[in-house]
Amino acid sequence: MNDQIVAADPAVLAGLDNYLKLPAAQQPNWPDANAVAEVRAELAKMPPLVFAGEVDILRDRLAAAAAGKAFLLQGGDCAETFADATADRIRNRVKTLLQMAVVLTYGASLPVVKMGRMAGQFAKPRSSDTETRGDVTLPAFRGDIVNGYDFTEEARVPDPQRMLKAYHTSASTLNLIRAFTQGGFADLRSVHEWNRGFANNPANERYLSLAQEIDRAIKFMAACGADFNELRTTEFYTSHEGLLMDYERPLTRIDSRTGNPYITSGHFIWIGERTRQMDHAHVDYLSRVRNPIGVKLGPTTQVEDIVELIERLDPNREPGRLTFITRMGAGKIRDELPKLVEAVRDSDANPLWITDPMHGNGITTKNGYKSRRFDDVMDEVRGFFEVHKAAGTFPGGVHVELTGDDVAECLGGSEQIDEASLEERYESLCDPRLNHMQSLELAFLVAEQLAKR
Ligand SMILES: O=C[C@H](O)[C@H](O)COP(=O)(O)O
Ligand SMILES: C=C(OP(=O)(O)O)C(=O)O
Repeated sequence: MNDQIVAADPAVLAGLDNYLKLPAAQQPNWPDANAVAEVRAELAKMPPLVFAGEVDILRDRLAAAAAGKAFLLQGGDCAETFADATADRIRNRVKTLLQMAVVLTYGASLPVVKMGRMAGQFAKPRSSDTETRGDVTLPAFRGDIVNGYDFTEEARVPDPQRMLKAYHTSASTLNLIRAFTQGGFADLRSVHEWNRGFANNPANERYLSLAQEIDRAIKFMAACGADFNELRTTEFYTSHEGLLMDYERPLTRIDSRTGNPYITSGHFIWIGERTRQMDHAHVDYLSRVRNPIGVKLGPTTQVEDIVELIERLDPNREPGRLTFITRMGAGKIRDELPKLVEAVRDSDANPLWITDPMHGNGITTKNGYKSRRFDDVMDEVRGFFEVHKAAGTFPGGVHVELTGDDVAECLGGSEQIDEASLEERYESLCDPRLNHMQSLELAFLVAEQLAKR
């Protein structure tokens, strides 16, 4: 075994700071540059949150998904908050993702790569730099990592100390995730336990009957002498939008095994729809790190855009390196996605395609809430499967904003959430999430679509 420490090539290190010469969209206007520099220096000394070896394993898993041999389930809050990083809420989200993964694995007979929009999803891009309520206009809320949600002048001032709080909150969230997924809680023989504590509803009942089938199968196999110790733990990866350069740069580390740079704030980092300009900071920066990278693609994306993104982000056509996360909207996916999928299919690139059925389906309700219709979400998922079926390509995953809690933020679902319910159970500080039951319903739909293939 070679245990020599490999230093970074000076050109690689210099390249990491190339982004400083480029425009970077969606960054806060910090009031005090010195205070930012101090926080960056402190972050640069903190231990990595994730490790290069884990990131490499994830790349292999995503390569399997791109090749049609696995399916990616990526989900979590729109905007994580410091206040909600409690054991109960984190456990509910992990349980929801584990339940969804079981539904998918069992329904589709495919391994599921589990990934949270968790332990780092604190920064938000916004449509407008400001928010106006009545005759007061203040800077927009850009996520707990930047400023406070309260609509006061004081709260909305960007505060770099929040980046340290985001780091520590991510560390404690990750600690819990590791405990839940490595400590026996995620054991497939506990498939029933993950349901405990959630309200009884039709999706849960469907889940319970599936859990009974799994139980019977496990007991049968155990009686035949199978060893289920492998099922005690499960891999679980973290991801977030790589938006805030003052956070991501100091948490980028050189892997001592290879000398390569890795962002260590999360395993998988994506570039948002608002920051994927080819000549801007985000594409440049993420082209230089070894993590698997996602890019959100909205309905205006052209073939030339993805050809260039592939060249910039995956010049070596490395399996698992690049994931396209399409978020076209239910009304557009069947028209806008085929040309992109077909162009890539006919090239030498092999990215993973996944659907985000949330971000193209935003509406504002009559009573003033940002929401999404569950029917639109389901329809975009169906459209995604249809397009890939027609093109002969693999629909490799879903990316959803969800919570394990019993909120009312998206309209519809079998609980028939209406506009009035939003007034009682709307908790998101940014975009609406699927609640626990809607998440399970979505998982059943995806499993059916996968099984049909
Ligand atoms: O989560 C995504 C974006 O941050 C969000 O949709 C932007 O919302 P806004 O249009 O309210 O700024
Ligand atoms: C901002 C997001 O999405 P998009 O870039 O697709 O708008 C998000 O996923 O939080």
